[in-house]
Amino acid sequence: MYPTTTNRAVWPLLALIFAVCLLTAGQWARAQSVPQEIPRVSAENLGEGLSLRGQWRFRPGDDVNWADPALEDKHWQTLRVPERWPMSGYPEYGHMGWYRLTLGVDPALHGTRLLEEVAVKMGKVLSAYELYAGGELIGSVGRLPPLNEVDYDRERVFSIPQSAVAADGRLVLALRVWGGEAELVEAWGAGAISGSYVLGYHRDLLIDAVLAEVPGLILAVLTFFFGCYHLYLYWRNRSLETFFWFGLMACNIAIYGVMLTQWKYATDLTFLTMKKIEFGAVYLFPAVAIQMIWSLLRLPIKRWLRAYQLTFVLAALLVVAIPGHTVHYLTLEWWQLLCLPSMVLAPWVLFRETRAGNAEARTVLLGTLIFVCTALNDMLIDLVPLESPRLAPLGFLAVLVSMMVSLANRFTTMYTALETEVAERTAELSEANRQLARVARVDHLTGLLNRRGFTEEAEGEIRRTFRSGKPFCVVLADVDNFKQFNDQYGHVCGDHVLKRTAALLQDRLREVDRVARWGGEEFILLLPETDTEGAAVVAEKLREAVEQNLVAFDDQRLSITMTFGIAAFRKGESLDACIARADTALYHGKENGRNKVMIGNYKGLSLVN
Ligand SMILES: Nc1nc2c(ncn2[C@@H]2O[C@H](COP(=O)(O)OP(=O)(O)OP(=O)(O)O)[C@@H](O)[C@H]2O)c(=O)[nH]1
Repeated sequence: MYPTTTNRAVWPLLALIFAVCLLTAGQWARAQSVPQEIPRVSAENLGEGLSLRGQWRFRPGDDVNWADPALEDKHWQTLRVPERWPMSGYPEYGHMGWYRLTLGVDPALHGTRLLEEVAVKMGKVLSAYELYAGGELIGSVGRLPPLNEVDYDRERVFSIPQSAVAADGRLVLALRVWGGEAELVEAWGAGAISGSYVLGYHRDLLIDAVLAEVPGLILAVLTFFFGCYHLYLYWRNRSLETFFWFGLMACNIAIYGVMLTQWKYATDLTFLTMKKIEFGAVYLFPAVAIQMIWSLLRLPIKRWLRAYQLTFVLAALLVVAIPGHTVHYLTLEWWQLLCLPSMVLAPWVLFRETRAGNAEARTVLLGTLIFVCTALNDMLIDLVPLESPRLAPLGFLAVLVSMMVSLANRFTTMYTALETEVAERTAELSEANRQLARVARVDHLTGLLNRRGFTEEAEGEIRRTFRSGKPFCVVLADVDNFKQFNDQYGHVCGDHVLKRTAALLQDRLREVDRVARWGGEEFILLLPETDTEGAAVVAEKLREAVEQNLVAFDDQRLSITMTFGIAAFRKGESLDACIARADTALYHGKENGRNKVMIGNYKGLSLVN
């Protein structure tokens, strides 16, 4: 999933997001310069989509007769669409108001089939409204007083009947608006507030409306899957705590993202439920984002910060649990104010960590700064209010991308560290194995090879004999009456005698010869490229050396003798068989009075001394 990533990869990505932000802002600036006068309706501008943004007539109050196309509205005030009503709204009129737009239809269009397909796409209106064309009701959103059903943010396309166009070519659109509950108007203003208002062909408008919502949906779905994938990774490996918080945050953003699109209306959820989900998700966001950033930076969460996070969790729970919309209008501003410290705190901590050399912090800092700019923009829209597009989705995207790159970087670093550690551990293990193998071949009392070590060496010698054809001999050497040393002077003395004897045998042999402790007081020699006569000379020399070399123990000087049994290896026999013959020779040496060298050969046994 995660490629090997360097932090450099994030810069072009974030620069791209920033460029998109700028482009959006540019588009908005262009949209501000829409002509005041809306041009005449012709086949050409219907095909392109005629923007209805611009000056409309407006009058607060309510009278169904104001839908009448013949009504004289010149004395009504002019109001730009889209533009927010003042925050206080028009309480004296029950926050009701009417917009009217008179369009001139090109005479060439009169009576043509084209007029049958004309429709109008409405942008976002706070809150419920009815739309009239030529005095006829052509559609509505929410319910007007006295039913008072709040429904905003919904963009819809309404067909305009041909009959709505008067004989003189005038088409009068009348929008009857209820600003919403008093708290809503007080907090957010009201009216036709944003989005595109377009006259065009029904089919084109529908296609445009769907296409405009596709990127948002794709982004939300991708974010959701991405979030779920990180939660799954955490589920598989509980040490990836940061992945868990990232996953949670991505799912949170995805849910909010879907609620920002028009696709939410395709569900069976009521408008209120959708708003509860949207507010719950966005109110919770700072708590999860703080958790994610702190976890990424491996910083402990202090008590005051935990309390700050809990405030957001509580706010999310409250806004979901308290029925109705009023809680949304009343809390949004407070929640935004509550967010302000986090918008300073998170970048500051990230900045501090960046300066301390944390590359992951640097990446997230950039994304967070973009997010803060977009969030401030959106706050100003609600607080001032400012006429500007909402940029929060881009901000969320910037945060997600930056965190994602940081996680990838973390993953790569972890992976590299793990690889290095595995290599070190493997080297240590190999060394330990080598030592173990060495220890396994050595007798720890005498330091000579043990039975296993000797067997390995002897098998190697057998292979060499087959290649070179040169003989080798095995000699078993046993300390005579060894038991008496143990019995008379104790085991320490016995051990001492064994060690001295081992050292003596080792010293007197050639470098190519091998001596091992076969068991107890018995030693075994391997004499390469040596026949029985040669082996007899070596064994006799050793016997004499042992006999002449008194071993000092405490005040004693102990006299030691050894008996030797020799066997030359015969091709075709096993090592065990050869050793057995040496053992028989040794046995006979002992039988013949000890301190002897006995050869076991073809002819039988022969005594050397
Ligand atoms: N101190 C000590 N004694 C050992 C060790 N291994 C074996 N022995 C003792 O060596 C003695 C061998 O005695 P025996 O098998 O009777 O052989 P011996 O006394 O040398 O007599 P012969 O071989 O017939 O000359 C036993 O008492 C064992 O307990 C050891 O590592 N240290």
